[in-house]
Amino acid sequence: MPDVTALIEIDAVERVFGGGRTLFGGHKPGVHAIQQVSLEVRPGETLGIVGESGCGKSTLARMLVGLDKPTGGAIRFKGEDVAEAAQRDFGTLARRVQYVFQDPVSSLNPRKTIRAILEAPLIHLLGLGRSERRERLAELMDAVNLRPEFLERYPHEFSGGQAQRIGIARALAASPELIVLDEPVSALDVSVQAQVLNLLDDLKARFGLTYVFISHDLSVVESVSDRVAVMYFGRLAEIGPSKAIFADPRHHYTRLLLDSVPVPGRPVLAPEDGNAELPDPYDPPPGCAFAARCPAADDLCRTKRPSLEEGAVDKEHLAACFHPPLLTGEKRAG
Ligand SMILES: Nc1ncnc2c1ncn2[C@@H]1O[C@H](COP(=O)(O)OP(=O)(O)OP(=O)(O)O)[C@@H](O)[C@H]1O
Repeated sequence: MPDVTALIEIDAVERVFGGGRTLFGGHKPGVHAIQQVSLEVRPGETLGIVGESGCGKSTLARMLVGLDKPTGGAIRFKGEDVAEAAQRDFGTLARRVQYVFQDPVSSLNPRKTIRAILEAPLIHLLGLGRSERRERLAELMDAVNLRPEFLERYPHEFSGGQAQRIGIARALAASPELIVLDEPVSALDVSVQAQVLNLLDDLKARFGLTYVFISHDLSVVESVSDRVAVMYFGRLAEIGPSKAIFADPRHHYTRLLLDSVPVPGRPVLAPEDGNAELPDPYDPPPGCAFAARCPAADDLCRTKRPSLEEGAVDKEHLAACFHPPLLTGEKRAG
């Protein structure tokens, strides 16, 4: 039964790239980018999704907005299957769910003026006439704090921060309910990051938006999220209220991320940690994918995959861990 109280429901989603059968009927392995991910996005919240490069964040983001399709499970927006909705009529879905890309300048067509870029959704998604478009363009530029005369300029004339404001204005153009922000500030200087994050916060309140905020940068995710989902190797490692996750992580991977995040803007993992011990995505291990890097792993972890309930604190804070780190209270008691 779809959960219609959720804005988006991600239900046992899988995404395998490649794979299938060879010409001679043999089995070709595929990349398991997303495996059995289930979570919901609630109306009005900012759900942060964090994890290191390659853990499947972008794949999940693309499926949320209908740019890619799960190979298993389903994603529903207000109870409606997103992949089916995208196939039937992408425009209708795009009016409700929008995407902001990581690289602001290259996500804008270099041959088009800002006016043409922002008018496209007003024409194609909303079918607005000339005078309504003029009004809406003025509103959008004002909403993202850009001067109206910028409308006649081209993307290369803007700084990264300004270009990202235009990307945000384009996402806002059709008055969506949900915006998926895929690393929206990673390409920006730290000083500019704060301005764009503040702007996103204002817009959320002003237009009653819901955000899915994807980032490899834990300090950014902490500053914007109501709840946080931590992904590791295509699966959810932990999910819970932002405060609880940062104060009392229940997965050793989250712990590792927290321990390696002293400065804003720094990648979540020290380069020397590398990806050396990431399992083979063509052949996921039977147990916990983090076991090879985990200080608490034992034979159980290496052979059996923990469910999210295994390390749960309560029904809001779940962690896929057989031997979760102690809670603050437990530490004090010990
Ligand atoms: N089109 C594709 N074909 C084959 N494999 C893919 C494809 N897209 C993603 N993958 C693989 O799926 C896994 C998840 O990739 P994804 O880009 O979603 O991760 P990510 O967490 O967003 O990483 P990054 O932050 O580097 O973008 C990786 O192993 C990647 O190599």
